[in-house]
Formats: sequence, C-alpha cells, structure tokens
Amino acid sequence: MRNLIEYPDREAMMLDLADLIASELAETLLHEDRATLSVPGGTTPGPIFDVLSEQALDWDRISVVLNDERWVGEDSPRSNTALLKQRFLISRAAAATLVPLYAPVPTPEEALDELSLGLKPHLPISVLLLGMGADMHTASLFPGADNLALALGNQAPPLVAMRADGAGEPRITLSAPVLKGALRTHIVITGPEKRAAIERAAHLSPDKAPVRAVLAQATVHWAD
Ligand SMILES: O=C(O)[C@H](O)[C@@H](O)[C@H](O)[C@H](O)COP(=O)(O)O
Repeated sequence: MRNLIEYPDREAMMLDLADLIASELAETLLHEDRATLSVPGGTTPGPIFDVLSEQALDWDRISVVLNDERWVGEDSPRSNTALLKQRFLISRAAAATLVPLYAPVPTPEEALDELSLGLKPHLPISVLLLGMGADMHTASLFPGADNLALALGNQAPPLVAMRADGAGEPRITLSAPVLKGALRTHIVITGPEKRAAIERAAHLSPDKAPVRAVLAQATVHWAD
C-alpha cells in the first residue's frame, strides 16, 4: 500500500503521530486564526491524546471535534466525549474548544440540527485523525448501516445519525463530505487484522468498505 507508514512498535507510532499532528496544527495556525482537529474515540487513540495534551500549542485557537459519538451519556464507559475530557482536553489542551457531538436527548435525530449548527463554524477540518474497525468502518460509517448511503453522498449533511449491527448503540457521525473536506488526513490502525482489512478496502467501494471514502487522501499509520 502506497500511503502506509509502518512503525517498529505501537509506542513509537503514537509518539510520532502526536508530534506530527501537533506540527500540522502549529503550521495551520501560522496562516489561519483557528484550526480544527477531529479525532476518533474507541480504544486506539488514548496514547496519542496523552502526548498531544502536553504539547505547547495555541490551544485556545484550536477546536476539537470527535469523528463520531455513541449515543450514551458521559457517565458511560462507551462515551467518546468522556474519553476526550478525561484524556485529551486536560493539561495544556484544556484550553481547546470542544465542539459537542452529543446532547442529552433520547435519540441523535433530536439533536442533529443543533449539533450541526454548532459544528459548521469549525469546518473545514484542518487535521483529521481517524481510526478504523476490522469491518472497515471509519468514524461511524459502518458497512450495512441504515444511513450509510446518505452519509457517503456528495450532498450529505455534515452530521448523520447511524444505526448498524456492529455499532452497539445509535451513533452520530461526521459525513463523508466533511471527512473528505479535511486538509490533512491520517488513519491510525494496529495489528494484523486491521492491516489486512485496510489493504482489502483499497479494492472495494465505499458502500462495502466505508474507509475507502477517505483512503486516497489519507496517510495510514500502522504498527503490529
Ligand atoms: O467511536 C468509535 O468507535 C470510533 O470513532 C470508531 O470509528 C473507531 O475509531 C473504530 O471503531 C476503531 O475502534 P478501536 O480503536 O476501538 O478499535
């Protein structure tokens, strides 16, 4: 795979990637008033957050938005917002602006308008970091999800509610046009199963392998 960087181990990858993201944000802030960073939740990015939160950046000029959120309150261990607050938006990064992808209403549909309005001023994304599942989903663009075709379309709204077998609870996700509009894109994956999955995705269409929607513009970072 042409755009894949292979690292000797996970720790080295997380450190390098955090440094790279920090330098891309700093570069953006040289010629823009503000920068927007979008990050995944899930289990992979924690060590990147640990390093990034200590970086000396103009955090008060940086907006942070999740790629996607599970529709659960912040008291749930499944809440990506809670993960960000506990592990990223602390220390120096506490000065960043969190753009919410969750509101305490029963379904994501009920919050879509309000959250989309809040998101729009922070677009386009300056630096996009994505994770990926072994099923080739990225953000909450899951194969077989109810609103996948809508979210992949060129005219998709910025945020889409999503339900899928592999997703657990209902989700809200940035749509493909928002992801594709990012100025710099990185995908971080670990282990042999995800490595095989991303190689496979390169030969599939986005409706089968949603990560494919951003693959051409992304640098993939992999460690075993
Ligand atoms: O909320 C989420 O679930 C994520 O944003 C999602 O897209 C994630 O990046 C992948 O599912 C990989 O998750 P892991 O890193 O936990 O394998």
